[in-house]
Amino acid sequence: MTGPSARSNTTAVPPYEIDLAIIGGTGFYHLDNNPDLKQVLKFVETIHETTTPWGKTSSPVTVYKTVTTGKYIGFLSRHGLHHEYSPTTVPYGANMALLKHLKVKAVVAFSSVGSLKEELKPGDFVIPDQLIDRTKGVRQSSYFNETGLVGHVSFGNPFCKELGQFLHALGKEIDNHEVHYNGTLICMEGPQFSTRAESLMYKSWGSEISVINMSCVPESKLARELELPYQMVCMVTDYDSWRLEEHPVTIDEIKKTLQKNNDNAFKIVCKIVTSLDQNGSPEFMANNPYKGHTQSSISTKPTRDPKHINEQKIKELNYIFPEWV
Ligand SMILES: CSC[C@H]1O[C@H](OP(=O)(O)O)[C@H](O)[C@@H]1O
Ligand SMILES: Nc1ncnc2[nH]cnc12
Repeated sequence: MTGPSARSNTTAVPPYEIDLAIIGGTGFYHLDNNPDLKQVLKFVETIHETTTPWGKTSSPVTVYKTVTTGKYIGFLSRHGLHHEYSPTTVPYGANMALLKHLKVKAVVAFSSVGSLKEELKPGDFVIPDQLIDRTKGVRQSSYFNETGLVGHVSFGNPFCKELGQFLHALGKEIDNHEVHYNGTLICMEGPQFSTRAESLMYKSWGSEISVINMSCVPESKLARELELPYQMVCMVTDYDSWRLEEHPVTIDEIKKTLQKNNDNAFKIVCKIVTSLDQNGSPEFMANNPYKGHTQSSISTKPTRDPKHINEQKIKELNYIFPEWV
């Protein structure tokens, strides 16, 4: 699994490591043009060559540096710079592989979501601790597919608790803004929204059921295979389709809250950057709690029959797991 061959035509590694990656979702396509962020982050470069063994990413990665301690922050737009990729067609494998290749130490992923609870209002943020996968199996959700290796990573807690706590503490500091901690996110296939019956069914699953989106799977699963601390920050835009006295969710309704949510997302990013500069890297970034978990999750035995192994595909794993050499 050695040598540059597995990397030919793929992104070169820059001479620095990216400390934190931000993934922007619907309505959140860049980190530029925000006056507060300009005070704390300086533009470094845009990485345009983003071809990975799993294809091209949905957008370039824009790299910034924190002004005081020079930590590197990367930004990637999940749906593309002009929202060209639907939640089903986002190249999740390429996106997450590139972030790992750039040696990011944690991923904060923003997402617009529908609320499945009265008290989670449009404009509120939710930091979920659990996830229910309602995608339909059409999205590639493992880097081991077709390699001949079988890996079963632990995913009982799909988000990084320490990163979630870090974000919640920072989010709470924003005036006139509610950030709820914990709750279950449902990730549906889409791109069509849920029927009323589906929306009501999700609500009936219990009080932990909080919010719904279309993009946490396989992004979070791939992050876990890549041993990346990952937390989704859910920004509520609507009440989905369970309120029978109101019309079911429409995109026009969602658009009404996107700007306000984007402003608050910028505020959280500002607070993250300021915290990294003032307090240094939190423990989950300094000492990765998932390190080594994926390699030890591989069930395939060294006595495997070579005819079940795809050497080319295994070579490609070098792009994301260079330490396995
Ligand atoms: C435009 S509404 C549905 C769309 O919005 C969310 O996108 P993202 O998670 O990237 O912010 C949701 O997951 C759907 O993809
Ligand atoms: N109601 C909803 N369902 C799924 N994804 C969403 N993203 C924003 N609102 C949503």
